[in-house]
Amino acid sequence: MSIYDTLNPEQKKAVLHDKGPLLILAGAGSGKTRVLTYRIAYLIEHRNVNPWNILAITFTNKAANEMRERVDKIVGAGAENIWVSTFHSTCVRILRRFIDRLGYDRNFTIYDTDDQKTLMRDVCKYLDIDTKRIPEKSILNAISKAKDELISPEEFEKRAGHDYTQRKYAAAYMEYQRRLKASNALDFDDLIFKTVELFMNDKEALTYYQNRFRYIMVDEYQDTNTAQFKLIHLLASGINEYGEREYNICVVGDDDQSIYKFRGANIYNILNFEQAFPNAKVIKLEQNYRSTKNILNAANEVIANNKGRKQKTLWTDNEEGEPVSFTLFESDFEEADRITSEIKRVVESKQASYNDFAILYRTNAQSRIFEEKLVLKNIPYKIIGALNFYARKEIKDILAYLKTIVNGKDDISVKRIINVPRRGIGLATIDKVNDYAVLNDISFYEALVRARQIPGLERTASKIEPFVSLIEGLRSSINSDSYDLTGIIDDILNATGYLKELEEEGTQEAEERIDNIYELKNKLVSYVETAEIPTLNGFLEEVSLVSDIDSMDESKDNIVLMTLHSAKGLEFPYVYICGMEEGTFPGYMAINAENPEEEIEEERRLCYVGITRAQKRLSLSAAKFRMFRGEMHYNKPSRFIHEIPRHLLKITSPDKKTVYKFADDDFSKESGQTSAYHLSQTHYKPFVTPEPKNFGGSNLGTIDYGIGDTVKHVKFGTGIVTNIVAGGKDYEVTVDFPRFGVKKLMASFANLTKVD
Ligand SMILES: Nc1ncnc2c1ncn2[C@@H]1O[C@H](COP(=O)(O)OP(=O)(O)OP(=O)(O)O)[C@@H](O)[C@H]1O
Ligand SMILES: [Mg+2]
Repeated sequence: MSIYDTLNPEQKKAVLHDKGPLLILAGAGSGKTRVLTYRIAYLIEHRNVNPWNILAITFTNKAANEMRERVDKIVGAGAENIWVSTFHSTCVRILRRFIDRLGYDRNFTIYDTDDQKTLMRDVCKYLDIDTKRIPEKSILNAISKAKDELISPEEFEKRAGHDYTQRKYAAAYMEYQRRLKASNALDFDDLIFKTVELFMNDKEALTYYQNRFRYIMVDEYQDTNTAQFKLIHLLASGINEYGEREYNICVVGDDDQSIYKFRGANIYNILNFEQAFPNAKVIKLEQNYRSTKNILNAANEVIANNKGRKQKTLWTDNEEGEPVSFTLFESDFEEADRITSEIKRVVESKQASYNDFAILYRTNAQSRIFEEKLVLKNIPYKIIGALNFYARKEIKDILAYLKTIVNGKDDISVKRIINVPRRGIGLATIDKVNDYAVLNDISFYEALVRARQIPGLERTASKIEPFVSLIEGLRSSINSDSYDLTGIIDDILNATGYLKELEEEGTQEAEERIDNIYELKNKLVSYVETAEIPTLNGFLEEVSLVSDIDSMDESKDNIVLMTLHSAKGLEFPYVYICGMEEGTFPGYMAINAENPEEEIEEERRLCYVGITRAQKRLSLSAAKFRMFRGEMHYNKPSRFIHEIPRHLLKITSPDKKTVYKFADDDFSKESGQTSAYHLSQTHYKPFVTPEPKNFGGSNLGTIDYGIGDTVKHVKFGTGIVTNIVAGGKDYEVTVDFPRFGVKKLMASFANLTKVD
């Protein structure tokens, strides 16, 4: 029996489909991702397709790795040549090869949200835009939306007509793009936009990739935007050796799981697939393999309330399972407390392990209370999307040095570090350099190189010169063949005096900054160890493309907590969806939107995504009282709970002793207005958890060591753990290293390993 015999007839049809466009449109858990994976394996194994000719696009890097591993298991050698990656990583690779044809250097920098904001602030200043009236963020949003729709600055201006505000936006977009290009930098949306631009303008580059990617697969197709669609359409329109367009494109998606409209996802990409790709074959998968009957029925009932959808019937052969449970808690604190206790009880009774559980919520902010409870109860957990290491000042500083070394045109990075550590270069000097750069149409860094020629800088030029020679020195080191890339961070720290300044500061905060920088070095070391050809640019790229979900590690036994958005495509035996209240989920923004029907439908799809993550047991909950933006709110249970027929729901009281009786009022279904109202805090006292302090034990969070254990650190060697404290988002582990003294480290980045 071959592995393909495990597929049902429709899945098999999709896997064995020969050539030409194929759309697999199917509900959650019906094996779409599995079909894509098997199809890749099948093409290699049975159709002699060269792995090199396959491009598979997934939604996260993590999903890409999983897909590659699975194919690897099936076909053995060769799978490493399949190009499996996200849209963004795909585009970076293409642009690194060909972007010079658009007038950029190949060593371009990728700007993150923070860099974008800094740049936009400069743009607004330059254009005299009153950011109180038109906030930078709203301009950036408009630009992002335009890029998703492939609208260029020129086109944007045309469309703005005589509208004053729109003209301001257009001017900002134009200037923002001009500066990005001058900085040899691309923002995230540019990665796709510029690749499309490249392909539209450069036949040779397009043909190269059309010939290379003879088979294209796209997972989670429902969340592609217009620019992404154009990209794959271009790639899939190659002409084969017989002069035909084969359109060997296979996409899988579920219109009911489209949850990224706010990021430009265009549902028409699915609905119009058959028009866009002539002779497309459409296969529907209707059997769900993931969930119990009760869970699947609940999902079907909820999503049936959406009007604008393709009718689908999803059924399962799986057992009926337990009813879906719904619990109405008094407060968000009680909700977190009870749920975490319940999970602990199940795990301690050996019915499941922690990594069988996921807690899902609508917004990241909801994770905090859970985290407090988990820490208090010594339950190992991992929060996806909560800790932003790369947003820390010291990390951004060091990265800015690295970026400057790679790409001197990156003005934002150069300006960030020109006076860090302090070199006596003040704002007045920076302004003069900047003016000179603008006037002469050169980069800020090039202007620094010519400091002596800048009028009014005769005296400060002597302060600028050492900076320039520092960068030049570092640049020539990394270009020498014998240079060990892992030493670059130390070289920066020493040459700039950055380390010395922090050491002299002597505060605990400075200590932590030093430690964080060394964690960045750890990341660099492991990058150098694993990359095929390690380069500084490659490292920066890896850092800028990490997504939160990539850090999830199933091999670790911890509960995962994440937003419903992050959970797309994943599955867990036990799922908790909390905060199912009007105003929380659906959120108040959707309820009060200009077009609430549409927004509520998007929230409902998100609910459908959430419910269908569960395999065995689904627990829904709401809290009557929830703290929101510092105020206590009373909320009614979500309309989505109301949409699940009562016979599928087991409504329990928090203490599980009596079945909770709803007052009819608890489920009033008025839509279009929020039912939340304020209660002053004196009316209601939540039960407050004491601040977590010091913890020992060997089973804390994602770490497997406790106080008194010996651990190993890449830089500091072995030491003894003397303290572990739960911080806001991570554990702070104090370790006494015989050679380096006592260090406080962030657990999630220190990569400490227990030594037996
Ligand atoms: N023919 C099959 N036999 C047994 N198990 C299957 C079969 N097809 C799929 N599965 C299993 O069902 C689960 C769901 O499959 P998969 O993740 O591919 O679904 P999906 O349609 O991609 O879901 P989602 O819409 O959530 O992305 C997986 O555990 C998968 O291994
Ligand atoms: Mg999937």
